[in-house]
Amino acid sequence: MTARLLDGKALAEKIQDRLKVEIAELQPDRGRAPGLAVLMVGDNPASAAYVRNKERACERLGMVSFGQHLPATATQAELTAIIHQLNADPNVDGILVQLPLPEGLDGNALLLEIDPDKDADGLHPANLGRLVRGEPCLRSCTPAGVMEILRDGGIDPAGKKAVVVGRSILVGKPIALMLLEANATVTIAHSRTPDLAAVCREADILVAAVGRPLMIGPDYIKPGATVIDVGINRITDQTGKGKLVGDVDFDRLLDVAGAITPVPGGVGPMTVTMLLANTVESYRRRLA
Ligand SMILES: NC(=O)c1ccc[n+]([C@@H]2O[C@H](COP(=O)([O-])OP(=O)(O)OC[C@H]3O[C@@H](n4cnc5c(N)ncnc54)[C@H](OP(=O)(O)O)[C@@H]3O)[C@@H](O)[C@H]2O)c1
Ligand SMILES: Nc1nc(=O)c2c([nH]1)NC[C@@H]1CN(c3ccc(C(=O)N[C@@H](CCC(=O)O)C(=O)O)cc3)CN21
Ligand SMILES: [Mg+2]
Repeated sequence: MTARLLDGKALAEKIQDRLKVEIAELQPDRGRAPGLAVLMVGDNPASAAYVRNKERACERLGMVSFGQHLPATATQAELTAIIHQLNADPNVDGILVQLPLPEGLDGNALLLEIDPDKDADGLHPANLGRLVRGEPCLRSCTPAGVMEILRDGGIDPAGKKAVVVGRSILVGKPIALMLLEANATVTIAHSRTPDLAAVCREADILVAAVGRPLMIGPDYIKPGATVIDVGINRITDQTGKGKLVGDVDFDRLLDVAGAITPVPGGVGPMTVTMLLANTVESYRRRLA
């Protein structure tokens, strides 16, 4: 058996094509393009890949991206002032603060300052609270992208057992909530979970959001399970070349899993796409 490939990149392109048409239709009424502001502080390799891809996609769709790259020495007060400025800027529909922030800066405090209606990342407590309550809101991009990949792949979580490895606010927790909403029976595993491989082997749908290169091997997989790899890790291969890998040992899972996302080309491109979709949604609402 060879696992079916869940092609996040192709799905992302399809959704972005639709967004491009939607933007072109809305723009004459609005008199401006949708605007996305990205605040990046210091240097983080996973963030850098994300920023690059967002800027490229914004351009492709006819959106304006307002990038702000600050040195790691930026202060909490400076960042707060920038957020307030973006909240007040009528050309900005979406605001995203790249996480993690450098040592000494308080990301949670900063997220609180973002206008919840411009919170394209869905990380403000108002949006996370609505997600918990099952109400409409701007939803975290990576989890929303995972749900789209499952839907597009014809994989209905209802009645299935899902295991999410990782419990971050950015990824693990909101994915678990969305799978629950889709009627899966959900387990959240983390660094204190004993016998992780046995817990994962129970899963019909396994989501890895850990940040440990190739950690999930064949012994973690129930034959035929769906495997979603959220991890983005930069490693150096035997020849000394830099390479992007997930948390899942993709090559060794191919003849065990039923369906699997690759890295690159899986969840990453869908995260970018859901961010753009959230920004367009906020643009549509702001000017309706
Ligand atoms: N593809 C995308 O679009 C996308 C988006 C966001 C993030 N990412 C990537 O996804 C990964 C996770 O990101 P994150 O922000 O969620 O990271 P994070 O905040 O560091 O959270 C990692 C989680 O994994 C758990 N963990 C760590 N080591 C473990 C182990 N040995 N066994 C079981 N659980 C373990 C941690 O458990 P504790 O809570 O107990 O510490 C924590 O809950 C990273 O590689 C990141 O770059 C990708
Ligand atoms: N506030 C915030 N929200 C996020 O979603 C987020 C952060 N911060 N910080 C960094 C992580 C990592 N994220 C990523 C990382 C990579 C891609 C991405 O586009 N990956 C592509 C290509 C990578 C490449 O080859 O350069 C992929 O195919 O996986 C997307 C989101 C999103 N993440
Ligand atoms: Mg990916």
